[in-house]
Amino acid sequence: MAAALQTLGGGIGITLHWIAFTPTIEQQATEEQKKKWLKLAQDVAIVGAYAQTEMGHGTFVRGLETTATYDPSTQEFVINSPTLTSTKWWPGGLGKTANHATVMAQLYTRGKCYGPHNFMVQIRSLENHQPCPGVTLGDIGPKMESNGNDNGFARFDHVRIPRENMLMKFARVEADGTYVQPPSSKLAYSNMVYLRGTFVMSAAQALASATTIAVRYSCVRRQSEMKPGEPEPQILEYQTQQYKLFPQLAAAYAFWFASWFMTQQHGSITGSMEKGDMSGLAELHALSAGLKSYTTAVTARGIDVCRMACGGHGYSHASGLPALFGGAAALCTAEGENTVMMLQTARYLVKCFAQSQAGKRLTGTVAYLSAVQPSPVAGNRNMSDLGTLVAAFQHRAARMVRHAAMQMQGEMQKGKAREDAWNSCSVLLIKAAEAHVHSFVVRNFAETVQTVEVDESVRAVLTSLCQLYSLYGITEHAGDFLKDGYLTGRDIDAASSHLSAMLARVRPDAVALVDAFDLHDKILRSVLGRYDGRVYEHLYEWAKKSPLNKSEVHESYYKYLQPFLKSNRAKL
Ligand SMILES: CCCCCCCCCCCCCCCCCCCCCC(=O)SCCNC(=O)CCNC(=O)[C@H](O)C(C)(C)COP(=O)(O)OP(=O)(O)OC[C@H]1O[C@@H](n2cnc3c(N)ncnc32)[C@H](O)[C@@H]1OP(=O)(O)O
Ligand SMILES: Cc1cc2nc3c(=O)[nH]c(=O)nc-3n(C[C@H](O)[C@H](O)[C@H](O)COP(=O)(O)OP(=O)(O)OC[C@H]3O[C@@H](n4cnc5c(N)ncnc54)[C@H](O)[C@@H]3O)c2cc1C
Repeated sequence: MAAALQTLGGGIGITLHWIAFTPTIEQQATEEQKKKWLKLAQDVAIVGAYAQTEMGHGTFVRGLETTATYDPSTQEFVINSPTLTSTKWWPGGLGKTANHATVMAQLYTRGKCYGPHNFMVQIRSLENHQPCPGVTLGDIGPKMESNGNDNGFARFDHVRIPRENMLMKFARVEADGTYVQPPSSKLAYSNMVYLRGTFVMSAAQALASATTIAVRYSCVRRQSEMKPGEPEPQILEYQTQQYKLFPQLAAAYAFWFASWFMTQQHGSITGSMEKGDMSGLAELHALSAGLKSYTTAVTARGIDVCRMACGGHGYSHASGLPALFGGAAALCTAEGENTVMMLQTARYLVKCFAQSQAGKRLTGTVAYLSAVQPSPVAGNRNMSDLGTLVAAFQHRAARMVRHAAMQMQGEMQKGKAREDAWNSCSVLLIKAAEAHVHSFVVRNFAETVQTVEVDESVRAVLTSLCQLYSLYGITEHAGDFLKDGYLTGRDIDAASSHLSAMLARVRPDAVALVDAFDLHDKILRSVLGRYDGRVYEHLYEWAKKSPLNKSEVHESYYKYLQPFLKSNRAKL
């Protein structure tokens, strides 16, 4: 993702060509179609956009309005934007950069609608980059961040494409207009599952970047007096600064390891799907949706904590933190808005809970749901033991999933329709799904630090980081663990004191832990996070390059300030 983030220059960005358009061809095109388009895309002989979202619909894909109507007389699809709200809106690169797009449209053949499918549409001339006939294109205007990428709009006025431009790996339309069903209607969504999985690594990299900047700067910055008369300490010596930064640093490692698991899961499940075994699709969707939602939300919040921990210089674009925050904030909305994605995970959990109630043994990331005992066995737990911490998170998640599911069953027993019962429990469902993903991240972190092939001294540091991440989660959500007595007040106090000890233990390795991300200054783009630590001289150099400093007296003085001052002085 980071490499793909390289843009060709202001206003031109080909991020989505790499992370969405090209993978869609890889995952949704037939071998024949790959021969035609995949190499062109990989060699950037064409540039593409992934055009799914419309002005009126982003989340509800089944509600998309763009149509692709099959005309058997010419064996073509007619792509059309029937309403204003059907205008494709947001796709990266669509407005000014791409000359092709995979367009998600409602497929009509023989008068029947078969739902959203992907179609390859050329949108600009390969000769002069002018829009193709019937295609209207433009940029949607400035955004919160990532203005190096154009996010565009597109309208189609009965644009004709050959039948072969429907991406037909899963579903097909024959020459006579016959529709051939795919093994699962959700296979058209497979690119979104893949992209959500990559967002977990993007979140990890973003949080790694922010913590690298903030930890390094916190070693350069000296401020205030810890003891009267003593020299000003590095701000990283303040426990509050460690409490702000080290849980974010631990989360960066946790998400990095979670993205390894996600990538491995995606590979093995899509491998089985290639052989026709669709059994893993539901779990893959639920895991990618939940992890994407959880990691991007924690990352966006965490980057802002890092920004605030750097004081005024953190608020300057010199720090690189506002841009990182803007990018990470986009990840919370793009590729499936976080609330909606977490609800998809909740839907899967409720289904699995019902299956375990009916006696089915659960496997995969939900196996713990059937293993956890409802009645807690309270007692003095060893809150520094990773196994104890993992079990606590799994108990919390199982309790919350059970509570949300039972609440929903109760609503339905009172006569509510399933959909109404779902909606009236959706806040509980979201919290239960978040607890589930949190428990997965903790378990995966613990298993990784115990099994990863590293020097024992490195394992010790990673174990401390995993303890810190888990203890922080328990103390931040103490009520969830206390609710049924699974943890006691004494356990929470023990967790807090262990957390303080972990902050002190991680401190000596903090710089090494961020250096280990190996983020080059050119990638970090931060004066505060420079590897050489020479912040102040480079901050001054950076400021001098501000456009406002091009002239000693800015033109605005002569235009506005001078006449204003003059008129005020004349009244004295
Ligand atoms: C190195 C250092 C570097 C440092 C820096 C590092 C980086 C720093 C950060 C820098 C970043 C800067 C860049 C900015 C961002 C650029 C990228 C932007 C890219 C964004 C691209 C996009 O944004 S592209 C559009 C995405 N737009 C969606 O994402 C729509 C969501 N909306 C849906 O996805 C469906 O609308 C939704 C809701 C499922 C309902 O779908 P629906 O109504 O059809 O389905 P239902 O809910 O009815 O569910 C019926 C059954 O289908 C099952 N099911 C549903 N989906 C399934 C699926 N996918 N696979 C399998 N099963 C699925 C479900 O589980 C049910 O199963 P069951 O019945 O068994 O329970
Ligand atoms: C930087 C950026 C890049 C993007 N790039 C692309 C791209 O390349 N290609 C592309 O096709 N799209 C792209 N998008 C669009 C993106 O996929 C959509 O913005 C996203 O899917 C959310 O849809 P929406 O904006 O219509 O919000 P909506 O779906 O309207 O959601 C708005 C609010 O309503 C709530 N809501 C909606 N449905 C439900 C529900 N069922 N239950 C509870 N709450 C609900 C949501 O939680 C959300 O808070 C991009 C967006 C951004 C910000």
